[in-house]
Order: sequence, then C-alpha cells, then structure tokens
Amino acid sequence: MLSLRPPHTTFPRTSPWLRWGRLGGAAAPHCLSAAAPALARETAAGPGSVSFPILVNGCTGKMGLAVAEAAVLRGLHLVPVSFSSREKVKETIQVGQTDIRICGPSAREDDLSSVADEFPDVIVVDYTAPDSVNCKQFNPLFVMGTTGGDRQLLYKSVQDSKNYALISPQMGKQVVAFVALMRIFAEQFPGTYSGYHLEVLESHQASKKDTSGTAKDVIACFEKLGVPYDMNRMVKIRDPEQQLEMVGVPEEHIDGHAFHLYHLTSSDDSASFEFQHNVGGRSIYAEGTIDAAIFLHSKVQSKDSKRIYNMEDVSREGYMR
Ligand SMILES: NC(=O)C1=CN([C@@H]2O[C@H](COP(=O)(O)OP(=O)(O)OC[C@H]3O[C@@H](n4cnc5c(N)ncnc54)[C@H](OP(=O)(O)O)[C@@H]3O)[C@@H](O)[C@H]2O)C=CC1
Ligand SMILES: O=C(O)C1=N[C@H](C(=O)O)C[C@H](O)C1
Repeated sequence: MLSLRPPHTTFPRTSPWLRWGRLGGAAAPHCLSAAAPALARETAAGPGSVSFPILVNGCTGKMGLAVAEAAVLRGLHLVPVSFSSREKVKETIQVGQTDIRICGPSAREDDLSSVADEFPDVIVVDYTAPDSVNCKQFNPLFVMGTTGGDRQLLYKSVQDSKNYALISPQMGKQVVAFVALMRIFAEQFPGTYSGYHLEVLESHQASKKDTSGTAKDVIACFEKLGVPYDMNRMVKIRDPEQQLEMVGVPEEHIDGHAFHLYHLTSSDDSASFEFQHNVGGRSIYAEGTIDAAIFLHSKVQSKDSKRIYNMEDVSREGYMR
C-alpha cells in the first residue's frame, strides 16, 4: 500500500497530491488521456519553407529520436550521424529514409569537423545528459536542449567563442509562455507573497538524472515574489509506481513525462495558490526544438548581432508553429 506522504518531505497543508491522483482518471486533461502519437501532425517542407542540415546528438535517447523524427517531418536535412557516450557502439537508427550512424566519443571531434566541412551551415541539436553539457562544442551553431551541468560555464563558453546558440531547458512553447508569465508576474509584483510557504513537486521518467531545469526557473520567479526556497526541498518523483498511483501519470507516459506542481500557502493557512504544468510524451519539446533550429538558422543567415538566444526569443518572434 502506497503512502500518500512523499518520503522526507513536509506534506503541504492542503494536499495537492489528491488532485494529482485524480488526473489519470475520467477527469484527465485531454492531452494526457489518450496515447497521442509522438508526432501527430504530418508536416513537410512546403513552398517557401526553409531547409538546412541538422545533426541530432543523443539519437539513442528519447528526445534525440523524437527531434530527429520531427526534423524529417519538417523537411530538414537530417545528417546521418549522431553521438553516444559509449565507445564501441555498432548501431544505426533509422529515421524516415535516413540511417543514422551512432559514433563513439573518441572520434567525435574529427567526425564533427568532417560534418562541418561537408555542411558548413549545419545546426547541431544536443539532447544527451547533464554531464555532457559542458563538453566542448565542436560545432559553431547549436541548440542545447540538455538540462543540468554548469549553466554559467555553458553561457560563458558560447560568449567567448562568439558562436550562435540557443539554450533552453524547456522547448515546449506553452510551458515557455507559462514561465515567461511567471517572470513578468514577479517583475510586476515583487514581494507579493512574502511570508507564504512554497512546496514544489516534480515528476519525470525514472531515467531523468537531474532536477527539473524548468522548475528551477519557476522557483526563481517565486523567490522574486517574496518566497525563499531551498532547492533541496523539492520533491522529485522518479518511481513509476508512485507516478501511476499518486501523481496520476497515464501509463503510456511513464517513460516520458514532466509533471510540475507549485503550491503556495499563507502563514495562517487562510489562503492558498496552486500552479501546474503537466506534459505527457516528447512531442511538444521535439516540435519546439525544430522551431528553435529554424529560428537560429535565420539568425545566422541574417548575421544577427545577438548570438545567444532562448525559447522566449523564438516565441516572441512568432517562429513557433
Ligand atoms: N529542453 C527541453 O525541453 C527538454 C530537455 N530534456 C533534457 O534532454 C536530456 C535528454 O533527455 P532524454 O532524451 O529524455 O534522455 P535519454 O536518457 O532518453 O537520452 C539521452 C541519450 O543521451 C546519450 N548520451 C549520454 N551522454 C552522452 C554523451 N556524452 N555524448 C553523446 N550522447 C550521450 C545516451 O545514449 P548512450 O547511452 O548511447 O550514450 C542517451 O540515449 C535531459 O537532460 C533532459 O532533461 C528533455 C525533455 C525536454
Ligand atoms: O527530462 C525531461 O523529461 C525534461 N526536462 C526538462 C527540464 O528539466 O526542465 C523539461 C521538461 O521538464 C522535460
């Protein structure tokens, strides 16, 4: 029998878990109630649409594969190479008509420089693991979807190299808009929730190694709103059984989901506020990543003076489909 109390945490005074528990039932939001195909919309490069080479790093993983599939559907030229952390991997992955060769890390620099020679405008998309975020980027143009690592160092290395990059721990445009709203909210009403108590819960697939980068961004907004928060208190759920039983994640999304809940309570318990964003599957991130790559390609073509972008830039300029 599962306890509804998450281990080692203070249980919120008004339990959000009970509501989470109901999400998987009849009242489940539409987007999560059916197994939506990874890429529901068949799209292709139409008249006037853009195409350029794209190399997706981490194609052996869930995001890498979803982005490679989305790239093909959007008519981009998928470069048939991807990298793995494993040295002696003898593997190819078929995406559409393309057989992607999976290469080990030791020859990465040489392999990437041959790709760059052949495709000078190639954009490399990275969906690997937090411990590879600060590896040297051998390609001057890249989209970094991988979370974690030393983010300050990542930005500094791009600044120093004068490369073009788009970096975002969140590529789903609806979530990006929510985080932007929270940031504007905090800028306009700093300190409004002083004295309130914040609980943050996030649930992701068991393979996720780090804490939600998106939750960290939202928490920074709550801090501006007057609520200090110790990141170590964040409840991270990685156990599939808890996700099914307590969080209410639909079974088909146990291997790929991002449920977030932020719960604010006043010091006298007389008022509470709750914010949630719950995503099943990988499709919104894959679509957003292709939007990001197209956006970055256009910035490179126009030799824009700004070189480091985020997903809010993409949304604001109307590049999101
Ligand atoms: N920005 C966004 O919107 C989103 C970001 N993410 C982030 O993307 C990352 C990947 O997520 P996800 O696809 O779910 O994870 P997976 O574990 O499914 O895939 C990651 C893949 O990266 C490969 N990998 C690990 N280290 C290296 C390395 N040094 N070089 C090359 N490949 C490597 C692994 O393959 P192998 O074993 O062959 O090395 C693995 O298959 C995570 O950081 C996650 O938080 C996820 C969803 C959305
Ligand atoms: O690993 C994931 O799955 C996700 N990672 C990103 C994050 O850490 O914020 C975005 C989303 O939560 C999915």
